[in-house]
Amino acid sequence: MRIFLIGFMGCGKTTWGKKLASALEIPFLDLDALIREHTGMTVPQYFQEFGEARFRETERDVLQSAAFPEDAVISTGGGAPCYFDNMDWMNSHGIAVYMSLSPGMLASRLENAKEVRPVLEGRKGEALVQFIQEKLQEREPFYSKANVIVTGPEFSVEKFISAIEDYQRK
Ligand SMILES: Nc1ncnc2c1ncn2[C@@H]1O[C@H](COP(=O)(O)OP(=O)(O)O)[C@@H](O)[C@H]1O
Ligand SMILES: O=C(O)C1=C[C@@H](OP(=O)(O)O)[C@@H](O)[C@H](O)C1
Ligand SMILES: [Mg+2]
Repeated sequence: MRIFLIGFMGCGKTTWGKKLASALEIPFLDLDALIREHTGMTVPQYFQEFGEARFRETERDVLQSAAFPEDAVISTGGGAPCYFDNMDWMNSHGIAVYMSLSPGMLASRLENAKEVRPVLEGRKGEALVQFIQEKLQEREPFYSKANVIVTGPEFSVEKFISAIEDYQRK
C-alpha cells in the first residue's frame, strides 16, 4: 500500500508519516527531503535562490519521477497537491490521505515549529491565523480530492489505519 499524506503546512504530515510507516513496517519518504537530495539545497534556500514558481516545477518533477516503493508512506509538502496535476497523480499512484486541522491549531503548531516555511514570510500571531484562513480556503478544494480524510485535532496511527480500511471496504 502506497500512502500519500497531504494537508496544510504544520498539520503533522512529516511527524505522522514517520509514525505510520514505522507501525506498518514500510519505508517512509518525505517529498521535501527528496527535493533536498535532488537539488542539494534546503527548501528555504531553494525558494530564496529560484523563487516559488521554480520550486513548484521541481516539486512536481521529483514527485512524478520518483520510483516510490509499492509499499510506503510518503509525506508531501503542503503545496504539492495544489499545483499541476499532482493531486490526480497521487490519487492514481496510491491512496491520498488528507490530514485536516483548524487554522488556529495550524497557526500554533507553525509558530512553535523550528523548520522555516518560506511561504509564511515570517508571519506571526493574528496575521498568521488570517493568512492560514485565506490560504486554506484556496487549497481546500485540492485537498478535498483525497480518497481519505482524517480530521484533527488529535491524530493516531489507529485513526489513519481505520480510515484507510474504511475506504478500501467501499
Ligand atoms: N500531534 C502533535 N502535537 C503537537 N505538535 C505536533 C503534533 N504533530 C506535529 N507537531 C508539531 O507541529 C510542527 C509541524 O509538524 P510537521 O510534522 O513538520 O508538519 P508538516 O510536515 O505537515 O508541515 C512540528 O513542530 C511538530 O513538532
Ligand atoms: O505549503 C507549502 O506551500 C509548503 C510546505 C512545506 O512543506 P510542509 O507542508 O511539510 O511544511 C514545503 O514544501 C514548502 O515550504 C512549501
Ligand atoms: Mg513536512
